[in-house]
Amino acid sequence: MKKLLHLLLVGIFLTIISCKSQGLPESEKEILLKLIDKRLSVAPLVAKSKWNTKAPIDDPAREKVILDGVQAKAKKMVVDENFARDFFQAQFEGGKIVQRQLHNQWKGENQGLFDTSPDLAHEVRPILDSLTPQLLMELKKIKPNSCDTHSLKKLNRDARKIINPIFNDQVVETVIKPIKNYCKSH
Ligand SMILES: C=C(O[C@@H]1C=C(C(=O)O)C=C[C@H]1O)C(=O)O
Repeated sequence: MKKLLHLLLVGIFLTIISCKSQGLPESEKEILLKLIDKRLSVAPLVAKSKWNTKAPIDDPAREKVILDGVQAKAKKMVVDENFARDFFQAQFEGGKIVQRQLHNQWKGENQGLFDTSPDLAHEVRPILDSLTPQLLMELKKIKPNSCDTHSLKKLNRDARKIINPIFNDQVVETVIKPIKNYCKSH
């Protein structure tokens, strides 16, 4: 009888543990989503700077430099390199959606040049660069094949709660898609 009770307790314990490891751990997910939000929050500064200098929103050369750096860092940190590249490409896309929305809005408002705007190379890009290693550290904590339908839905809800409402659903969906893909199946 005692042995049976013991087995039952072990069973319950194992069930709890396996349920808890399903999907992304709560606190780590929150840190990652906050970092994603922080990176997105730089996009309006980029947009303002490019509006004043008339620089194109898309800068594929800059993206390649970041992605190559990301891949090298991912390798050193033992983070899946394809996942890391996909993740950062999605962050660029999300940021560019925000930039395009703002430029369209400013065009519609006949906005002239802003009196002041941040310097892209010296003030804005360093903020983005400082977030790269922090984001990679969080990506390392995500386990492939660990998300079921429930945890993926929860990720959508949490992302919408944590990421600033000034960024629309298209932006949020874009930036979290690689996490879902990696967590779902690998
Ligand atoms: C942010 C910029 O705009 C775009 C988005 C990038 C990014 O999110 O890191 C990089 C290059 C550009 O395609 C930029 O030019 O720095």
